[in-house]
Amino acid sequence: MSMNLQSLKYSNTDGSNPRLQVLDQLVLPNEKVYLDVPTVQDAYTVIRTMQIRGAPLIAIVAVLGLSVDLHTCPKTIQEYNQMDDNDQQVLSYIREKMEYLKSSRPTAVNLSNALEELDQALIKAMSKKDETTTVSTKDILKKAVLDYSEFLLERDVSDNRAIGEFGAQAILNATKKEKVNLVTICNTGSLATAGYGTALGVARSLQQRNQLESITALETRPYNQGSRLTAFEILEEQMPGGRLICDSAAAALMQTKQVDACIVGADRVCANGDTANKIGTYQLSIVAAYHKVPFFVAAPITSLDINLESGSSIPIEERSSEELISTSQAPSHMPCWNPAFDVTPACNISGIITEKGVVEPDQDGKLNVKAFVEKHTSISES
Ligand SMILES: CSC[C@@H](O)[C@@H](O)C(=O)COP(=O)(O)O
Repeated sequence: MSMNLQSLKYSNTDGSNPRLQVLDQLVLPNEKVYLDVPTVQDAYTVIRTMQIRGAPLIAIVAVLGLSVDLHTCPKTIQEYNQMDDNDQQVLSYIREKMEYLKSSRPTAVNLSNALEELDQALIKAMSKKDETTTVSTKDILKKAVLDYSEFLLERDVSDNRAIGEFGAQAILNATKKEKVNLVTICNTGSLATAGYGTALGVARSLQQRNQLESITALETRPYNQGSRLTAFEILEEQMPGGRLICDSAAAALMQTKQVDACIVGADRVCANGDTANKIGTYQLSIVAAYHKVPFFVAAPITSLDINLESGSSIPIEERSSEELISTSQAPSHMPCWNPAFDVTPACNISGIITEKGVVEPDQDGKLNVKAFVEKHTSISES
């Protein structure tokens, strides 16, 4: 199976010369254009304008962008070199750039989780510095940013492969079928990650087992991540029974029994299992519940936010009226409400598929995401 669709290109020729290019998703599928991301400002812009998007990819591009900026941007290098080699001053300089990146898009928690993890890596690197070393704090922290960014890039693909395997099995168990018909929303494939994908990765794993009968993509208005990106990936990967429907055809699809399971991604999953994902996901979950079609969420553990008890506290990004108008035939001055995400309540979710296994409803029907995360993070820390 080809993995031609590279959401980004990253190289690091001599170990301290990182270079980042991202595929401009706004001009897909008509053009394949890679954009250079030489600074933190550029990383912020490609995320904010949705030239790149998808929860895992947003985090990866932000962190790689920070590393590139520190190592190769002339203005940053000059400022950095002029600073005293004072631990707190150097840390604050990097943290300021991290805060700026964090403000690019609010809903997906992967970005703030990655920045938090990076912050801990920086503190750890500084604490290891001993009195006799000749290496400066500046060099230590720069290297720590680079190491963490490369680790994040690699971890994403291996986590997605594991999600694919757990997800394929969970769907086969739930549907009790040899071959399944799936429906999905938004884009959760190679283009939303460093490779392979989350929800679309599950479809990919079923395809590899020859257990995918068909996959239907919702168009995903207003940004059309389904028709522009998922449709493109489905064709590129020659997924069986690949087709597109408009968002409002989802109920009819289930009423006419053309689908066995829904598989969607996530931007943030709360402690109780409530899940923020692309606008329209909640609606799809209601239709699935009505038709008793299993509804699965696939997401890496970095999309789980156990600090938020329930979905009502998830910040939902609202985008401009202009974005909705320019992708429709509405009069140019029409006022709009354009939320980019909605929250699917845990009660509509059959399971949350992660790289460490599946969070399934307990005997009271509750999704205990908090206990799952605590169990798996304590194992990986010990
Ligand atoms: C693996 S991507 C999971 C989600 O981030 C995805 O489904 C989604 O909602 C993306 O929204 P987007 O606004 O395109 O960044």
